[in-house]
Amino acid sequence: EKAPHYSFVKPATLAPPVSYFDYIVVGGGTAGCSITATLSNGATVLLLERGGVPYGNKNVENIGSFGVNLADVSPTSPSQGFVSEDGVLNARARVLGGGSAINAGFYTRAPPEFITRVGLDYGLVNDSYAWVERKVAFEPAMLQFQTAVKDGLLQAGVNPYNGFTFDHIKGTKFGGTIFDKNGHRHTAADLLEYADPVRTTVYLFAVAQKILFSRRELGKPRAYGVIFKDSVGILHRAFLRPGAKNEIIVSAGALGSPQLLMLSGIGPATELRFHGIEVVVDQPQVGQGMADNPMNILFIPSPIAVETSLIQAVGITEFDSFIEATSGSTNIRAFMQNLPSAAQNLASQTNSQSKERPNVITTQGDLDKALEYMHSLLNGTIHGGVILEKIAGPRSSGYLHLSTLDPNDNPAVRFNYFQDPDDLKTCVMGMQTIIKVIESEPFSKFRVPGMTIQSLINVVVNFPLNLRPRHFSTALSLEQFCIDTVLSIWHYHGGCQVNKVVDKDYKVLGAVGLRVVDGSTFYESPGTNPQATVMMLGRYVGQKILAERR
Ligand SMILES: Cc1cc2nc3c(=O)[nH]c(=O)nc-3n(C[C@H](O)[C@H](O)[C@H](O)COP(=O)(O)OP(=O)(O)OC[C@H]3O[C@@H](n4cnc5c(N)ncnc54)[C@H](O)[C@@H]3O)c2cc1C
Repeated sequence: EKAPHYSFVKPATLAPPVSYFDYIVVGGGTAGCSITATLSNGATVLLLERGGVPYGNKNVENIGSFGVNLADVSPTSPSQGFVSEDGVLNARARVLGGGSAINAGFYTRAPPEFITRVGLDYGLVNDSYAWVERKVAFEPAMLQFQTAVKDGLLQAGVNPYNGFTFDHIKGTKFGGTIFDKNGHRHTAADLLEYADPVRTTVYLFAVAQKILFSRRELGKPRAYGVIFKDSVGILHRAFLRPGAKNEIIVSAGALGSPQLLMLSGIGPATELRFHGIEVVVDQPQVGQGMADNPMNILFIPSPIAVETSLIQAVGITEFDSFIEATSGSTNIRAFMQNLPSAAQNLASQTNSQSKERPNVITTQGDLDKALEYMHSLLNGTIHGGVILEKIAGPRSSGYLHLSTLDPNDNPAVRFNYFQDPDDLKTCVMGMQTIIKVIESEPFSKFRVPGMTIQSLINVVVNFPLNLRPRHFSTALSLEQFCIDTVLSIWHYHGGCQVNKVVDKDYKVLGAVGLRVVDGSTFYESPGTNPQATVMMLGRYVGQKILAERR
């Protein structure tokens, strides 16, 4: 069947009270769609997704609406905002296709060293990437702003030029995108075109409440079903059909997967007992190793109009900072207008999060001043772009805790940006490279005459881009700039890491019939951007599971 006309995608209100499948996948996101489509070619599969479809939603589908989509904080938005305990605004997906339906679209494979470190089979990895790329990866248009960034990166010494490629290679390149030549987004939900329509069932607005476990098998509890709630609050039960090979696969993302395991009784016993959850497996590592690659930016107002672009040109430096760019007024304007609602978000979360918050900007006075400044800038037409850097890894990490017992709520999460001094060094070198790009000759046509690098730094320092305090030295020292103006590039991962929460086959340690397959299993964000590898992983593990089944 062709997207969006899937006969097997239905609202959960149509689900029977009880149903049976060979596999139940929780989370119809970037990994979840991929693994569901794969498994359905050998077994019956139920996919539970808490959001709706990406199709027909202009905010999701149109490249110019990336910022608008993130700015939508309504309860039905495909993007659910959260603020980490670090005082940094963030977002997680709530829609079929998951992060691939709200992200910036950049598509790139992981480097071979990542595949080696994770212990995957190269042949199957390459086949799985190719399977994904046949549906959702495109070559971008590469217009003038992105071309100037590419040329500027080369002048800044990020060599050689590697042309257009999906591969992660040191130097400068144009990468792939999930936006087609018309600026229309394709998401992991399109991978369901590969699904067997007879053996696949997808329920939307189906929020998994908990995984059910039966008596112990070889001393371990066996997962046998999932309770999920539909949009009118009715509970349904889905059970695994009899069969030793049948399984539940959790693909609810780096926030959702550790959250659901904990709500189901797999997690640190003390935390579970604190919330009154019966302990099924005492697993202290659930929710640990949460990491988010810090993003730092310079915003460059341009005297001339620029194309609307998300990420295309990328510099992969020797020191593991990745330089990327985005341009066009609609995304930048919407991104900045997002800030008042983000502040409200913060206020509503403050009471519900369990851990103390660091010194974030909390006074209304601070916020009002910052917003006034932002509005004064927004009054003029903004042409321009953003050059950003993301650091590899990162080395710094934190944790996730339940804030409530409602799976719809965001858990409390802390990433401890720049706790590791090497992360900070990398950020500073990345910022120095960005400055070289802006000062390069190919970029000169996008510089407002007389606007110095210091004034570009001051713009960022004065924006309420996050809720962290500013210091006297924020605009004077790149170290302090990195720490104080840090943003998320939304590549957060961890919480159910391999060899800590799951084994190398992604099976949950201490339980039977349960795997986690998504970004929560990573120790590092793969390549410059992770979505290609997350989709690949869904296909990869799905193929392995079917091979074991035969
Ligand atoms: C704004 C933004 C920009 C980004 N830009 C890029 C980019 O340009 N390139 C790139 O490669 N990566 C990018 N990323 C990162 C990338 O999109 C994510 O790393 C990736 O999508 C994560 O995939 P996942 O399968 O782990 O989780 P997700 O795709 O988030 O999937 C999890 C799914 O589970 C569902 N779910 C959660 N809990 C439940 C529950 N209890 N019951 C039912 N369903 C549930 C969610 O609704 C969601 O659909 C970006 C991310 C964001 C948010």
